[in-house]
This record gives sequence, C-alpha cells and structure tokens, in this order.
Amino acid sequence: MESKEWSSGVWTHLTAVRRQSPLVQCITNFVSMDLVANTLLSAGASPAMVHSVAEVPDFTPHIHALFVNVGTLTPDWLPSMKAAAELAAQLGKPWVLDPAAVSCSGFRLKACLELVEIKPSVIKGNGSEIIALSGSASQGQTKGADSSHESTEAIEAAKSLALSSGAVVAVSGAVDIVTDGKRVIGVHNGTKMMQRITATGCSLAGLVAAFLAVDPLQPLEATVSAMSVFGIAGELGEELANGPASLRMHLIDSLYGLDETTVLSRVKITRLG
Ligand SMILES: Nc1ncnc2c1ncn2[C@@H]1O[C@H](COP(=O)(O)OP(=O)(O)O)[C@@H](O)[C@H]1O
Ligand SMILES: Cc1ncsc1CCOP(=O)(O)O
Ligand SMILES: [Mg+2]
Repeated sequence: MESKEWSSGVWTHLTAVRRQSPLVQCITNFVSMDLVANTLLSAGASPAMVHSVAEVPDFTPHIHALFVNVGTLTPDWLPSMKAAAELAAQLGKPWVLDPAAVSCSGFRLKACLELVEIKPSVIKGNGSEIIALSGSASQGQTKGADSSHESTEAIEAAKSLALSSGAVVAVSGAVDIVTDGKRVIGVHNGTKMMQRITATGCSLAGLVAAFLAVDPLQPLEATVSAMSVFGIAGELGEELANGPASLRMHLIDSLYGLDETTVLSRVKITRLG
C-alpha cells in the first residue's frame, strides 16, 4: 500500500470512530482505568469499565468491541475476562488482549495463554511481552510492565504469535510493529516521553479496540491507524508539554483536536516485510 493510502486510511478510521462512537467494554488494570477511558473519550469512542462477571451476559452483547488488559490481574478477575472474551468472540465482536507484564509470574502467563485460546482479534504488547507470550523467552526476563526489548527485536516473535493464534499482533515501542504473520507494518509516530507516563501502552490498546469496532474486517489496517493516531497525538502533545505530567494532558487534548491536514502530514507508516 502507498504511504498516501495509509494516511487517508488513518483519517477515515478516526472520522469513523468520531461518527460512530463505538461502545468499548474495558476490563483493564487499576493503574490505567482513568487514562484508557479519557483516551477513548477524546478519540470520540464510548468507554465502559464494566468488570463484573455478573454483568457480562447483560452488557457484553451490546458492545462494539472489548478490551482486556491483565496489568493488575488477580484470580478473581480472570473469570470476567474469559466470560466477556468468550461472549464477544461468539457474537463476532472484535476484542483486544494486552498481556501487560505477562512474564512477571507463571499465573499471569498461564492466564494470558488461556485468553489467547479465546481468539483475540488483536494482541498488543511491548517487545518483552510479545517475546514472552510467543514462548521465545523464559519467565524472569522482565522488568514488569516496562519493556527490556526494542519492538524491532520482537518482529519474529510477533509473526510467530500471529500465525499460531490467528490474531493480528501489535508491538509498541519506538517503532510500532503490526503483523498478521505475513505482512509486517512499521508505524513511526510517537515520542520517547510517552514511556514516562504510566498506561500509555494500555490506552493505545484500548484505542485499537475502538478502531477495530469501526473496521472489524480489516484488523491490521485498523490497528495501524490507531497506533499512528495515538503516536501523532503524543508528538503534538510533546510540543506543548514541560514533562510527562503535562504531556498526559496535552496528549488527550491533541487527540481530541486532530484535524485532517495534521493527520495527513504526520502519518509515518512503512512496510517492513
Ligand atoms: N522510543 C519511543 N519513541 C516513540 N514512541 C514511543 C517510544 N516508546 C514508546 N513509544 C510510544 O508510546 C506508546 C506506549 O508504548 P509502550 O511504552 O511500548 O507501551 P507499554 O507501556 O505497554 O510498554 C506507544 O504509542 C508507542 O508508540
Ligand atoms: C505500572 C503498572 N503495573 C501494573 S499494570 C501497570 C500499568 C502499565 O501500563 P503500560 O503497559 O501502559 O505502561
Ligand atoms: Mg503495556
């Protein structure tokens, strides 16, 4: 695909999110709930942090996409995640798994592998998380929620996970990588300071769910668009920020205010393989 086509695709996806305001159920970690919800709202989507397994049968049939993030997983939360994912998958609704800090324990790794069995549309992690989930590294090679690997070091792991799971796999980092196991796309938007705000990775994964909701049949393209939009918001936010705390605010404002000219001139997407 030509770079111009990628740019117009990014803008088309963002306008569709703004127009359709998809309802995104988020079962995410305690750290990220606020930033995930505010990211989705500023992009035009409608987040709902509905966690209880008791509410899944009533609520999940009405959503447009589901986001599951295991960042503060406990045994109590896993049944809700599984029930919501199973129902979403059964009803043909897209769902995103963020295996946050997957290799911090055997419990978390096992839970994530079980969630992968429920066929997420997209798995979004950082380099270390994707390497761990694909089975390319043993437990213990982790700093927790932060990555010890460049995203580009995880390309082969991402391709292998995409092929074994059937999901599109997205690896965030300096270059965001998106692959369906065959195509490998690089998104070169974003800024290093985004790593210094907790939950930017989670918010990105939540945003991917909103973009999937408006283009469920093209998960790779929708994921690439969400990653580019979030990265551009970070770049614009950094121009106004004094540090991570004000970047957090300006990122949300910039996402809300993105216009066509800015998007078309800032998108940086290349084919890597
Ligand atoms: N070195 C970097 N340069 C540009 N953007 C980055 C860099 N590191 C992270 N980002 C961006 O920050 C956001 C969060 O990614 P990341 O820090 O990898 O997630 P996580 O918090 O899950 O580890 C993404 O939009 C990513 O593109
Ligand atoms: C710090 C932390 N600890 C458990 S979850 C979490 C947030 C991680 O967020 P992100 O993956 O977006 O950095
Ligand atoms: Mg993360």
